Amino acid sequence: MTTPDPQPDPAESDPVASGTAEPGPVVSGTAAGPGGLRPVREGPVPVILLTGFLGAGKTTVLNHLLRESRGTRIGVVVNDFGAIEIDAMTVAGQVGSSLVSLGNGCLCCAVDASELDAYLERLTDPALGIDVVVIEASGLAEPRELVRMLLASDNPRVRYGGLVEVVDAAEFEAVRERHPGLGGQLAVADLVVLNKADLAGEEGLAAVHAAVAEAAPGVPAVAVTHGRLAPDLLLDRQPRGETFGQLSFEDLLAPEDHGAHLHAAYDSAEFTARRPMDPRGLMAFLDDRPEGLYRIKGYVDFGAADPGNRYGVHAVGRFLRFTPEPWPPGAERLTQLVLIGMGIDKDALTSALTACETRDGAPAPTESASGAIAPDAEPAMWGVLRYVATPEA
Ligand SMILES: Nc1nc2c(ncn2[C@@H]2O[C@H](COP(=O)(O)OP(=O)(O)OP(=O)(O)O)[C@@H](O)[C@H]2O)c(=O)[nH]1
Repeated sequence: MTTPDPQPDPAESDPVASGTAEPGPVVSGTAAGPGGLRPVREGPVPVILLTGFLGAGKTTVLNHLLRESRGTRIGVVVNDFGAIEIDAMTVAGQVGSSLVSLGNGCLCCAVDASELDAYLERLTDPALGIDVVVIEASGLAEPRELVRMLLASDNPRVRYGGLVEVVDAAEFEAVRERHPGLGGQLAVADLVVLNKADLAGEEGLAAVHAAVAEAAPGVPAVAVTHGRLAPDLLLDRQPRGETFGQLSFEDLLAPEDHGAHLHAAYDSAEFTARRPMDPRGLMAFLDDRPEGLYRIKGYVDFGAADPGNRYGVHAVGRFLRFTPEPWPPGAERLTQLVLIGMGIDKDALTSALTACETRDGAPAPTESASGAIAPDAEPAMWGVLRYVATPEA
């Protein structure tokens, strides 16, 4: 991932990230920011829900939005399904202090709604001058449930700002086959983003367009690659009035069977290693990953094989990608992975990954390392390098 320009901090202090702030007094007029005084936002802050199945590209869309926000101040809530908050790590560098992370569980039922309320209370404090809040839901969250939660909020500073559903255009049919209910979820959306247009190809994209139009008539759908959605489309988006998609208020407010939710069928495992991973071992694990293991994300430390970089790893279905990036200064050299799937054997996954840790006492990399892959490690890294993307156009 390229390093985007960070957003300016909305406030000099960091009350949101530190978690120490009390909801501040409502002030009017101006708020202090790094660029001087700026008008305090009048009226409730729109809260946009960014949803989509595991690996569809929600974080990619969000990061694009943050890079292209051009002065719009965006507060971000990230909801990871696993205990290691990979999404929060991926987004954190871009939003300064206005990021909060709701970890380990699906926002729609596992996470306490009052926690979300408290975060929204802070993010919509007029002193922060935030124009819009985006909630990136976990890949297993139920959109209807999230809309309900927001509509139920009695915080007068919050208004529901619409739901954007990100779809993996290349995996759409495969995912719908496994989860026929997903088509119906599109109906709640105000905008459908058909991401990964590059992987879907022209014909595939036309088929997904048609399927979405059938599942969610009248809902606009835009095809993009690498989440490059025109920011105005999202930031200016208004929810469609009294009905949300094809759902009426009554539908939205009706109780739902939580047991039927997607995340009831999925499970997550976390893996952390302090010893570097052996590239060949890890590739053997990834090449042979169990069918039900749909999503893997995190960072890998290959130690002396490439001391300068950590490797972002993303697996979505059979898709696999590594993204090397320089270790952030002072970062602890760890491998941290979240694995999400149906019917996964967590212990077996943990043992298989533990077996991939290096055991030969390879020297710990130093900060002064050149960052290049060690020549004698190159053959071992070939398997990994096959899955490194060429720089984006
Ligand atoms: N080729 C291609 N890859 C993409 C595109 N968009 C995202 N990706 C890759 O797809 C993988 C998953 O993207 P994320 O943005 O992390 O997906 P997500 O929906 O946030 O994932 P979860 O939070 O786990 O549900 C990453 O490796 C991305 O780089 C795209 O348009 N084309």
